[in-house]
Amino acid sequence: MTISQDLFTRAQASIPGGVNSPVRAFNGVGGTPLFITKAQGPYTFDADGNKYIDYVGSWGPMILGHNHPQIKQAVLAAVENGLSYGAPTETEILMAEKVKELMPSIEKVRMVSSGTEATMSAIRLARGYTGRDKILKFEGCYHGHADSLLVKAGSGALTMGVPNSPGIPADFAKHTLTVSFNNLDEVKAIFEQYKNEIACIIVEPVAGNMNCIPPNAGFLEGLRSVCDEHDAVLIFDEVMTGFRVALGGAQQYYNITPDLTCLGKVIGGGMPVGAFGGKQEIMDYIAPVGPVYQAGTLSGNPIAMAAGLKALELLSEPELHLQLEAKSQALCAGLQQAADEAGIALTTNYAGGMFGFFFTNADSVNSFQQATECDLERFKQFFHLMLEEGVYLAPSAFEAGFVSTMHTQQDIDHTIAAAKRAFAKL
Ligand SMILES: Cc1ncc(COP(=O)(O)O)c(C=O)c1O
Ligand SMILES: N[C@H](C=O)CCC(=O)O
Repeated sequence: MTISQDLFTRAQASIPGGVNSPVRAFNGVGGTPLFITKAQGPYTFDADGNKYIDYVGSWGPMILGHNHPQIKQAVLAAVENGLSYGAPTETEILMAEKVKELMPSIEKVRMVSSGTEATMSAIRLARGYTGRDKILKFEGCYHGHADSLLVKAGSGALTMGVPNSPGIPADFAKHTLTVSFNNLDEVKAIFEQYKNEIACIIVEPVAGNMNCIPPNAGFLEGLRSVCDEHDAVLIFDEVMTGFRVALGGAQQYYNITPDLTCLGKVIGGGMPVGAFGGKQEIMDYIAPVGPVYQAGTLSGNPIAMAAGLKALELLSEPELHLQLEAKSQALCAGLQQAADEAGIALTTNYAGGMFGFFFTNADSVNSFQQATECDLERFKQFFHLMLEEGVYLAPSAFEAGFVSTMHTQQDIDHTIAAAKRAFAKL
């Protein structure tokens, strides 16, 4: 028995499923989750002493690689002054100013402690601002686990087969409308059907929770127009894409201005953080200025702000995001070529520092339906073969992969060589 297997058995006795977030349990691929003891640069190390090239990156925030020395230093310096005050600090202002500078659509921003809190609060704000109850999301998009948003959700919910979770009253879920990602006709039709009833559209501008699916040309522009036409709020959930797809997020990459933006893990540099922000007129509906209540004891936590602020400073280096995208491109091109040579049907997608690959005969994958029709058995086999090769991919076919600035050409070459050997065994 490996140490990870032993720890997993122990964990299951006192933690539901042995994990504190379902997708970590390897339900999507079978087998035992790795218990991690440390992570450095592009690598993670498990309890059995194995080293892996890591493309999970703590599910996205580790754009600069694990345990970046300057972020670590910022955290250590902040710790000297206490762990939490529950009162305002100057670092929160610096963080807000930095976020506004990098994402000009954000005129005011409120810090929270997770991506879930950010999307939940943004939805409440959109409802309060418009006075409407219904919201529109896309099948397979995941926006955290708030009740309104766990409807036809992606990520772990899709992997576990519970995209509509029990525990959410039907009377509540009926206010969440869903249509297909990348299908503008369905969006227009549902706005006609529910005239003056829809408060907002919330969208992952690059879907990263049903594998990686970039928006079709014109899709995000279309969402902007529909929201303008119907006085609805356009919310970009950039928890995954923010500061990763481009420094200014997907909104910069695709040049679309949302009304509200949700941010997450990246602005904590690995600490538990989220934020939502946008047009001042809408944000001023939030308490204490406005009537929509939203709060958090640990919001703006000084350690998390110090880590996040340093991360955003480091991410602001010129050319960094072009280099990140070049790594995604090189990885996808290498995987594609290796699969073609082995006669394995594979398609890849990438946007900035996020990527995905699909075992399918389709030339391209741009819908939830296509993503769910891919060969999941093949994915599982490939995942485990890559793990044996020392490459740690997301343990689900419905998650994006992430590169970091610390992944070297050698790491990418190693990954492609490992994939060649794995494809030969499929
Ligand atoms: C796009 C998106 N939105 C929201 C969330 C929720 O964030 P958190 O897990 O920090 O609550 C996630 C990830 O979990 C995500 O990928
Ligand atoms: N896809 C999720 C976040 O982006 C995975 C993280 C989790 O739910 O634990």
